[in-house]
Amino acid sequence: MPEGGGTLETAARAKTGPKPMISVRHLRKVYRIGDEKVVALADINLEILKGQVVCIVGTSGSGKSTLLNQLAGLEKPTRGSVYIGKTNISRLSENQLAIFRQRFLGFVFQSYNLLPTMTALENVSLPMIFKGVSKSKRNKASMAMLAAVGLKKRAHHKPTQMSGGQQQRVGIARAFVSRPKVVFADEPTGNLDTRTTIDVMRMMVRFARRYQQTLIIVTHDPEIADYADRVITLIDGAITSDVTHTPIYDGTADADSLPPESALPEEPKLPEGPIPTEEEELPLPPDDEPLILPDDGDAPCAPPPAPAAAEEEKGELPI
Ligand SMILES: Nc1ncnc2c1ncn2[C@@H]1O[C@H](COP(=O)(O)OP(=O)(O)OP(=O)(O)O)[C@@H](O)[C@H]1O
Repeated sequence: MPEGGGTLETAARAKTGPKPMISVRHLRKVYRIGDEKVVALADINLEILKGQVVCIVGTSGSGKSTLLNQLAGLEKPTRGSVYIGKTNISRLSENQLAIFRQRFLGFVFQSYNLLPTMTALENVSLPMIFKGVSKSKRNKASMAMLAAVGLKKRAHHKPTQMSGGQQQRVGIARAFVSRPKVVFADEPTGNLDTRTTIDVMRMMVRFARRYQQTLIIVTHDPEIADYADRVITLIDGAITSDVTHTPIYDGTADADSLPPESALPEEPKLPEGPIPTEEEELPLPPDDEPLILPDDGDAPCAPPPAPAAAEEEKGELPI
């Protein structure tokens, strides 16, 4: 059983193999509330490949959401780094992170998070507005995506006029429409029944296969893991198993029914080099400051120490 993606890492380094999309090194996250210290993530090392469908599983409190938040740059680490492509996102400022997320990442939420005043079409269009896509192209792409999730006739309905499963399908169309490099889904089926869960899982896998996107799903539900190429189990903030297997639904055959790439906005290109940071040392967001232990080893968010630091400083992947 490969620990920390060892086998995959080796495969990734083969010239013909898929490239690493996410690379995590010595990631640690500690929260403190009052006198209590919670080590949510101990020392995570991980490599996730382009196009991989990964499930992160574990019991309540094992650190799943914390890991997802770290991978998506939603929270700063206490120590260590997360690279997406060649960008060390742990070193980006909040503004840079917001732009990076908008351009390259997609999100599917347990509670759908659709804007209630907007129609399904407008909700799906939203990520493209931030990318400067023209209105006619946005409408065309959103309609194509709504058709792909079986909701063409609901395009002008608002979230309150749709079932939970339908809302989640809109959420999936919204997450994938601007062709993000990685889509993160935190308990995407947590509020859905069994039949809808299957539909939603198959849909997400199909999109990920069609557009070669990396899909990372956090779940309590062991059956969701059956859809993944790889299942990572956390216990008490540490990876205790990291297994690759053949998913029950491949999605590739059905992927041909999805919109052609020409119907969607152009695929965004990850930066070739490191994004210049505004600060040499990342300041923590003010809200996090009271939660970080000053005595937890390194200064919060300081880059990992040498020996491999030279490359880290440049923000490059160790490949
Ligand atoms: N903002 C926070 N402040 C303090 N402690 C936190 C915070 N977020 C998470 N924790 C703690 O970190 C640990 C991991 O939490 P996390 O939410 O990542 O677990 P989880 O596996 O996603 O759990 P669940 O399945 O219940 O959502 C828990 O002990 C939790 O109480």
